[in-house]
Amino acid sequence: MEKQPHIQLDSSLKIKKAIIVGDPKRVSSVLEFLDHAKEITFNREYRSAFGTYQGARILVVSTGIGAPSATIGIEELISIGVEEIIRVGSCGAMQSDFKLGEIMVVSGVVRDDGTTKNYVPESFPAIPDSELLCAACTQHDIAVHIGIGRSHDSFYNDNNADIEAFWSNHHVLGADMESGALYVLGQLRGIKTLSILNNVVLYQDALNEGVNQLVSGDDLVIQGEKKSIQLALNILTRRENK
Ligand SMILES: O=P(O)(O)O[C@H]1O[C@H](CO)[C@@H](O)[C@H]1O
Ligand SMILES: O=c1cc[nH]c(=O)[nH]1
Repeated sequence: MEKQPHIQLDSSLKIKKAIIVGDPKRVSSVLEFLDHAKEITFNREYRSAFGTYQGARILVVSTGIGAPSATIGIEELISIGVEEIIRVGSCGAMQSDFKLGEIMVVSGVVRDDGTTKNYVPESFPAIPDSELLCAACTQHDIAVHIGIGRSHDSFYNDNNADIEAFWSNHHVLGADMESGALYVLGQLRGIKTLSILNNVVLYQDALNEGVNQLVSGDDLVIQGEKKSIQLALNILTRRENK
């Protein structure tokens, strides 16, 4: 099989479980948890590597920022035979009791992105795989919030505060840019998906400050990233699938 044009991987890898992250640097953070870690390739925003966790082979791929590059990466992963994808991402809080470095398991997504509208009307739900969601709920050693996310396309909207207030009043817990695309593709293509997000911005705090904390290695958000990676690996290697 030819290599996929963007991720530059092919089906000879024979790996069915993947973690996707936005930031290519986060691939290294995931590799710290894996045995026999090996970098594969880095094309555009798609940095890939694999390793094993408790004997299971895990692929790790970055997808960059936003639904367009995420859907390209996810489609190409499906084409090479990946059947389970967990996103380990960052988000901004949409509720004041969602603190920095706390983890959100996304139970459904408000589809405020443009990409998935090209696939299916907005009335189609963006929901995770129920088995992966249930597996997340039984990982009692890692505390999580479970709630609705909002995936958007515009980080620096002039009316962001109003938009966020609206969705906050509708009990949305956190915002990112790719979970909706992952869930829509998961349902349309018949693969298992889940999104786990580390909160890097307190509700109504400055977006850029929060994201800077992640980049500069603020302790709380780095601990949150580690927890989200551990949770994803626990779910991918849950007993039923070993
Ligand atoms: O940290 P990642 O996984 O990239 O996720 C979040 O961070 C980026 C914005 O800073 C967007 O991609 C958003 O979804
Ligand atoms: O507030 C935030 C923080 C990270 N990513 C987002 O999409 N929004």
